Amino acid sequence: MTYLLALDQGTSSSRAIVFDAQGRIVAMAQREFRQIYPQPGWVEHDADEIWETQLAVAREVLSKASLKAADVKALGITNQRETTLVWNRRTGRPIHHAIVWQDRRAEPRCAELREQGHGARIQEKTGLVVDAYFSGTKLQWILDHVSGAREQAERGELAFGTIDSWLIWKLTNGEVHVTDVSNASRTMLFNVRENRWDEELLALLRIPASMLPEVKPSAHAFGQAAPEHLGGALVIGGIGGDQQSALFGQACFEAGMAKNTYGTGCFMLMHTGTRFQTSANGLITTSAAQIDATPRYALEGSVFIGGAVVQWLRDGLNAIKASGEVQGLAESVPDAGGVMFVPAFTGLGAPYWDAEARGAIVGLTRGSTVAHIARAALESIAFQSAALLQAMSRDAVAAGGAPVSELRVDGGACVNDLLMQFQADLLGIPVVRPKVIETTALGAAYLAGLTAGVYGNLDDIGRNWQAERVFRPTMSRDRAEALMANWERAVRQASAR
Ligand SMILES: Nc1ncnc2c1ncn2[C@@H]1O[C@H](COP(=O)(O)OP(=O)(O)O)[C@@H](O)[C@H]1O
Ligand SMILES: O=P(O)(O)OC[C@H](O)CO
Repeated sequence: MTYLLALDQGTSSSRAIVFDAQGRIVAMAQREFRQIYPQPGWVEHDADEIWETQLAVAREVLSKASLKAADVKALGITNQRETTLVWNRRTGRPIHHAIVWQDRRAEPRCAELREQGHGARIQEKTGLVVDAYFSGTKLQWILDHVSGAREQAERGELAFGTIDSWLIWKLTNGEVHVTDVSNASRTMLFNVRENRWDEELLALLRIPASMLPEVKPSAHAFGQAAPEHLGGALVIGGIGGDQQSALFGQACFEAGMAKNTYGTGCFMLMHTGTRFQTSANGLITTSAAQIDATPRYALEGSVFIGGAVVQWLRDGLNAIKASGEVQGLAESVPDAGGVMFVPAFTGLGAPYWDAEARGAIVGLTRGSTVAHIARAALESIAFQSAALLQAMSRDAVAAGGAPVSELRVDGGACVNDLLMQFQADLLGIPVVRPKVIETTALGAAYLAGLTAGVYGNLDDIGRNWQAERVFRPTMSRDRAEALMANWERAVRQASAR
């Protein structure tokens, strides 16, 4: 048998999964770690905890599968993106906690960049909108605020990395300092058209180039994990930022193919092939996983509150005891009875980009019950995702392509059949749930498998992808369009503009 090991370093937990060559799960292990909130709007992780939990689950999964390192062909890494770490090259010690992608502390610097008119040029080079979400201004914050950091950085003593770089540095005992294009494209320092760090952006954010990891394609022999970590040496053959890795794991390799991950938030990506395209509809452009020297791109949009609205029903409203109960409650009524729920708890992400919007439940009548609210909450996940897909289709058509014709889904909340059916109804296209919904880890395993020669090409991987269930639209387009119009009206009510 052929086995591949994927390390999936997420925002709230470190996971490790062993897959067979057909992409089936053999064993899985998971461990949560601490979220550190030093101030409102700040979120940090302890890089040592990330490493320790990741190493522990990697060892645990091998033991669960009764495998030794020598039984595994290659190792792939996928990770929470944008999260920013700086460490000392000589001692290997981080100089600060990792600043997590959700952290907003760099917003004042981003506002300054926008006011100075750098936005268009940055988007042209990086595909990104200027936002504290990305690594660049987080890294600048560390250099400006940690005592002595800038001087050390200028002397070449410090290394910057996203979490993939950190894990590989640890796995190789400080021998290898690398990242892949999909992670680099989230830093706001990387020119995604030319596949290189951008000197002009480095100068703008005062980042010494000596800190940066070397950037490689996502399928590449990055180095070898030293034998003491996993009981034997293991080739690190793949790296992918988690959302691009999921796009790869869903076998979306061609322009127009799209996936949506329904987790705490939702992340929708549509491949645009080898064409770099900026969005006219509020999306960002990102590097997709790259298996050779040719750049590949995707359009991406994110919903901040996806499955998290179900957590709010549970913890904020006490409407349910466990997330799984939401479907039963929502199904106890035939529809939301005109109730619209806009879960703008932390503003609205793409395509609205309204940081000041706040949550709203509108359309309440005396007949409204908690079941209607639960149903509206669930539907809000689909409405927000539908707005993203519409934006993507408009961008695809503007570039001479076709609208998206099928949506592949994954993530914790995609188990909800009611939600998936409503999603298909709103979109008017099939929503397809694959047999393996651990597509993030699977993408990393596939990338590693390509490097190790387990797969000869993308077709070998595409053949593994299998649908578990297809949700076909049953609602009339008139009704779906009327619902979308109601949603947009509710969004305007939640907006502070
Ligand atoms: N049956 C369900 N229906 C709707 N949402 C659910 C259901 N089960 C779990 N969820 C939601 O899915 C999310 C967890 O998905 P997961 O992919 O594990 O998230 P993440 O990777 O962001 O931590 C939670 O926000 C939870 O509320
Ligand atoms: O760790 P996740 O699954 O919440 O994903 C985080 C994303 O990569 C942030 O861009």
